[in-house]
Amino acid sequence: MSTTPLSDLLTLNIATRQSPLALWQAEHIRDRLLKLYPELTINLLKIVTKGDKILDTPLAKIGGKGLFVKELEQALYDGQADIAVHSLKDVPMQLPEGLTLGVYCKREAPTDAFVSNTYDSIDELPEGAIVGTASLRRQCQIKAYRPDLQIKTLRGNVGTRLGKLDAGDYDAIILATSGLQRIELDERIRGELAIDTCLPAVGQGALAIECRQDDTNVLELLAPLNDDKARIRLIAERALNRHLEGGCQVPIAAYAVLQTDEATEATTVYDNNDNGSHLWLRGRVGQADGSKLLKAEKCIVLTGSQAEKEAQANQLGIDVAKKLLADGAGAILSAIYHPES
Ligand SMILES: NCc1[nH]cc(CCC(=O)O)c1CC(=O)O
Repeated sequence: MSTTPLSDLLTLNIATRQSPLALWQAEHIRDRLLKLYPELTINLLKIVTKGDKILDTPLAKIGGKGLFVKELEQALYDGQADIAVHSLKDVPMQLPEGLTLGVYCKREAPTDAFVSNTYDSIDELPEGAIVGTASLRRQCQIKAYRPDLQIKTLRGNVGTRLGKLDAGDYDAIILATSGLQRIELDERIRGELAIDTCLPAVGQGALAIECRQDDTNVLELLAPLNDDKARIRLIAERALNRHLEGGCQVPIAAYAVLQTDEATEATTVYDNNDNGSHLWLRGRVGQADGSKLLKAEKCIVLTGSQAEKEAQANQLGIDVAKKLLADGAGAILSAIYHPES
């Protein structure tokens, strides 16, 4: 692997999955880059990943991390592609040797959306109603909030999932708000789940760009797309998940905000303004049936340079993860990582 020669930088190849959401994301980054560098030629290299092929199994059972990114990373190694655009949520905590997340984009809505053709909110669902999701994180929090609801597995890309709702298989389904907004399906959102009801997944609502670590020309080209404040929040969330050895297919939730004061009471609205230097991280680990939902949080004041703040954010993630482990998160997670033992 090496730096893309400057002369080659007239062409940039983007590796992307082929789902409508993934294509939207890749095209969005392409368009932002073209605005900055009109003379650049940008190609999309469309790739099918393992996560796209196996559609009938809950993700946690397929095992292996990075189901949606491995083939894209291979294209970066091979030099077929220069960058890969990801939903950060899908990117494993430990990147392969030689690759880096050059860009964390400004965060969009981090929440989960309540989607139904009949009901306005989770509170309106009748007793025993069927809710579709394949996410253990959503499942354990919904069951903790409403133990009477039934969770039924729901896989496939966003369009497929909406089709299954429309076919009458579910009373409601839960999808990421940002995913629906990006592909202009926001009219399907009946409401956003409160942060406190369903703490988001690590990285939910943020795009990230992966590239070769030593590709300084490409890193320089990408730099204007990076958002330093989003990066701090996302580093904290990812450090928590990394310390718990989680991927995105585990019942782990974490959400960090930057705010102007110390407030740590549960809130029903999310703060996505990135004002202030207090970094507040909340984390949760739950039992799939909702019978246990561990919660931990900590708020720190960031000081110093961007690099120092990122190190403090990383340590915050580790500290909150340690609190969860002290409360018993290890037993819950190892039952998921090693179901046989
Ligand atoms: N695992 C699939 C996935 N990866 C990223 C998003 C949505 C966009 C985002 O969170 O950035 C989705 C769909 C969903 O969870 O509904």
